Amino acid sequence: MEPIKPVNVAELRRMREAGEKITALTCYDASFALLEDRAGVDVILVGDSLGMVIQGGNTTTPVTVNDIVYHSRCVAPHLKRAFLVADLPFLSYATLERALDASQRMMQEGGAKMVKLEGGREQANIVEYLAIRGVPVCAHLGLQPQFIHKVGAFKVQGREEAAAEIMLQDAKVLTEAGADLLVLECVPSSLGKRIAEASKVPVIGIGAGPDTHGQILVLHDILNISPMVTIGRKPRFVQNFMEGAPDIESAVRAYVQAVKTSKYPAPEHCF
Ligand SMILES: Nc1nc(=O)c2c([nH]1)NC[C@@H]1CN(c3ccc(C(=O)N[C@@H](CCC(=O)O)C(=O)O)cc3)CN21
Ligand SMILES: CC(C)C(=O)C(=O)O
Ligand SMILES: [Mg+2]
Repeated sequence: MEPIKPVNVAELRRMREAGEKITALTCYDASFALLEDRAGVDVILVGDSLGMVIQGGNTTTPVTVNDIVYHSRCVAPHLKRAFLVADLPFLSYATLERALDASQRMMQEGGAKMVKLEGGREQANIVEYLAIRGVPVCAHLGLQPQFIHKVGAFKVQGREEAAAEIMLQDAKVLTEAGADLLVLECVPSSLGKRIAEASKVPVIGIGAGPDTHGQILVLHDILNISPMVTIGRKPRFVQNFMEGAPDIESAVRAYVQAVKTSKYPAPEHCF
C-alpha cells in the first residue's frame, strides 16, 4: 500500500489548477478527526464556530486562544492526510505581537499547519508579519462573524457593486501580503466567481456559490445537530447530509462526494 501523502499548500494549489474541488469541514475532537480524515476531507478547520456548536453561545466572541489550542490538540494527532487550519479567535490578532504569539501556540502546541484570520486589507500588515516568519495564513473575507457586535446580524456581504469591488481588492492585497488561502463567506455567487477567478490562491467558499475552488461547512450543520439549525434558523447554504445517510461517516462521505462532483452547492444554497 502506498503511504498517504499529507495535503499541503502546494497540493491545494495543484487541486485548484487541476479543477479538483477542495473539500473542507470544521472539526473539534479526535473521533471526528479520524472520521473526517478517513472520509477524504482535504482541509480541516478548528473554527471559532466552536463557540456556537461546542460551547452553545450565540456568537464566536467568547472563544479564546486556549479553546482553539485545546481543540486543535484533540484533532491534530489523528490526521494522516487532511491539512489542519486553526482559527485565530476574536482580538487574538489585534496587534502584531499578539498575532505572532497566538499563531505560535496554534502551530507549536495545537499542531495546526495554517492559521485563519478575518478581515480585509486592514489585516494585510498582520498577514505579512506572520507569512514572512513561516506562518501560513488563510484570510477570511465576506461575512466576518467576529464583527457581529459591530454589524448587528449575520448577513450576506458584497451585494452592492462598490462593496464587491472593495472585496475583490481586499483579496488581492491579502494574497500579495502573503495569504496562501482564502475563505469567502456569504456573498452573492457572482462575486464568489469573480474573486475565485481573480485570486492567485485557492478560494474556499461557504455560501459563496458554486464557482469557488472548494467548499467549507460546519460539521454540526451537515449532521443537522447544531443549535443554529435545530433551534435557530438554518442558513441558506446549509445542507443536511444525514438525510438518506445510514450513519455519520456516510453523511460526511456524501458531503465530500457532493463537493467533488459539484452537486453541492445547488442553486438553493446560494445567494
Ligand atoms: N453552526 C454554525 N454554522 C456556521 O456556518 C457558522 C457558525 N456556526 N458560527 C460562525 C459563523 C456564523 N455563520 C452564519 C450564521 C448565520 C447566517 C445566516 O443566518 N445567514 C442568512 C443570511 C440572510 C441574508 O443576509 O440574506 C441566511 O439566510 O443564510 C450565516 C452565517 C457562519 N458560521
Ligand atoms: C465557518 C468557518 C469558515 C469558520 O470560520 C468557523 O467554523 O469558525
Ligand atoms: Mg471562524
